[in-house]
Amino acid sequence: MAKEIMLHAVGIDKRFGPTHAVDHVSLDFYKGEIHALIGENGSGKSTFTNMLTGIITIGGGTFELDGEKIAPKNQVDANHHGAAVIVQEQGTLDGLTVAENMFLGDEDQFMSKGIKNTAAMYKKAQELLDGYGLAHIKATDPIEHYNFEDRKLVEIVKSTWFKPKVLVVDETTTALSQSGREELFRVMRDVRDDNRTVIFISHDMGEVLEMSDTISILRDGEFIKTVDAKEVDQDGLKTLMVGRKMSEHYYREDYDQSLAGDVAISMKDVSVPGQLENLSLELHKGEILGIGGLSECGMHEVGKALFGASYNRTGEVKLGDGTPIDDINAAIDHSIAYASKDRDNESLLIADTIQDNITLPSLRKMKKPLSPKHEREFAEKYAKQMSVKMVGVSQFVSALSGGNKQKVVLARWLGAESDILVLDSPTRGIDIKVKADIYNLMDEMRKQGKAILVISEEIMELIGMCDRILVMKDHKVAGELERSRDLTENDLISLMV
Ligand SMILES: Nc1ncnc2c1ncn2[C@@H]1O[C@H](COP(=O)(O)OP(=O)(O)OP(=O)(O)O)[C@@H](O)[C@H]1O
Repeated sequence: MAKEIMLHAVGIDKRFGPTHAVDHVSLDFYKGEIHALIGENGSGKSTFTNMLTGIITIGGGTFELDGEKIAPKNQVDANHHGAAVIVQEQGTLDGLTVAENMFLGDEDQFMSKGIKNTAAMYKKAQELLDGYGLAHIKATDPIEHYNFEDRKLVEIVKSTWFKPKVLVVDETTTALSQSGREELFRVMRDVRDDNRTVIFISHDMGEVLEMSDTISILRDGEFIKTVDAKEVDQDGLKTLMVGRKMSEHYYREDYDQSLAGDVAISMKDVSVPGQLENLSLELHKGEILGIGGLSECGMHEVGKALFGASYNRTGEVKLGDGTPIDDINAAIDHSIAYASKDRDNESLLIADTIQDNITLPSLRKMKKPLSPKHEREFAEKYAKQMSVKMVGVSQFVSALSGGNKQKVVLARWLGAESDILVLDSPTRGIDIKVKADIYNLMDEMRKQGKAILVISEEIMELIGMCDRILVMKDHKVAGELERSRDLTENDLISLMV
């Protein structure tokens, strides 16, 4: 049977000042396919799909969705035309309940004679959540009661319950744990099996090959090629993305743990209600310590606790010399760096410039203020070291692509010459080239005697980079694994579940 076109994109174009983010891209997406869109950070993937889903306006060209020309004014308008998106960052709004978030812009269905039937809205929302296997999320709860992952799961329901013709999944998987990913993949397959279309953006080439039927590559805003997923392998895709062959190794290759020295920071009997129970750990200088686990295990709170950012914490967090770390100021003053999983809300000053974001903790520590010129040069140095794709350091962080925002977070802590780095999901949304750079950087820092804690949902990242891995379950440490050639994903998974 001949394939039918679902989305016909012709000459799609967008400029942001001097940046030609999407350069006359023409592409067809078919019914009944998962079509991956891949490319390095800043190659234009989100800009392309954001135009389709009404997040930004179309700069040029046309989208024809199932025979109808569309130019959505906003996300709700796009939904009404059959285009939906699960975004890379936080896509739900504080101050609203779970159900209000799910039906934002679609409340009319619950209106009768000018009155909103709130009970009916909550009932339908809960039925949908239950139907997606998410009964632990309550429709009537304020959305901010839930963590980043649960909010993403709500967003999956929000974007799919009305059966959109095309669903964009923008680098969502790295925000989810294993079970969340499986849920998302199930939803994606359902859309495909229903003869609709998924546009899947991901930096994980294994996942792209496993899930997609078709793969299109963008490079610097330009369309490069569309390939059949069955006819390519990971190396072929990497070469197409980067425009040259990539080197094979990625992770650390040594199995030498002799660098680990004195304790840099420790936690003793730390509890945070609902998150951590009597957790103790020691992080040493010259060591990369990994923390893994399933979504609700509490691992993300460990990062917050070490950075003095936990609310209602009991127990002790202290440096090797006994200095207590009980708040964020103490953490920054003692050279602790923290990159949160929730980048936009917890790591970046999103309404400020790249320069302000990079210099923030360093300026605090300098004895004399820097001249404006030196401040700019300082920011430029570290932005360059992290290869942030930008027009200049005076650009607002909000204008950067997701992966480039993460590079700014890392550039900040590189500039601050932190001794202890607490990195939650450090490579979330990062492309393969920069991922390799980050792993190299972590290894370099380890060799310089820095202490690094990596909290990650990526099991292979933990196995590949860490000297020791603590696996958490039910807010406690379920087991500890030493770096070894023989460590497998299953060794970790069996401790998690
Ligand atoms: N609002 C904006 N203002 C200015 N420039 C922008 C804006 N949004 C995106 N850009 C720029 O457009 C280019 C393409 O960004 P886009 O977010 O589409 O990339 P991407 O391929 O989705 O990257 P990533 O994998 O990092 O998410 C980048 O250079 C980015 O800095």
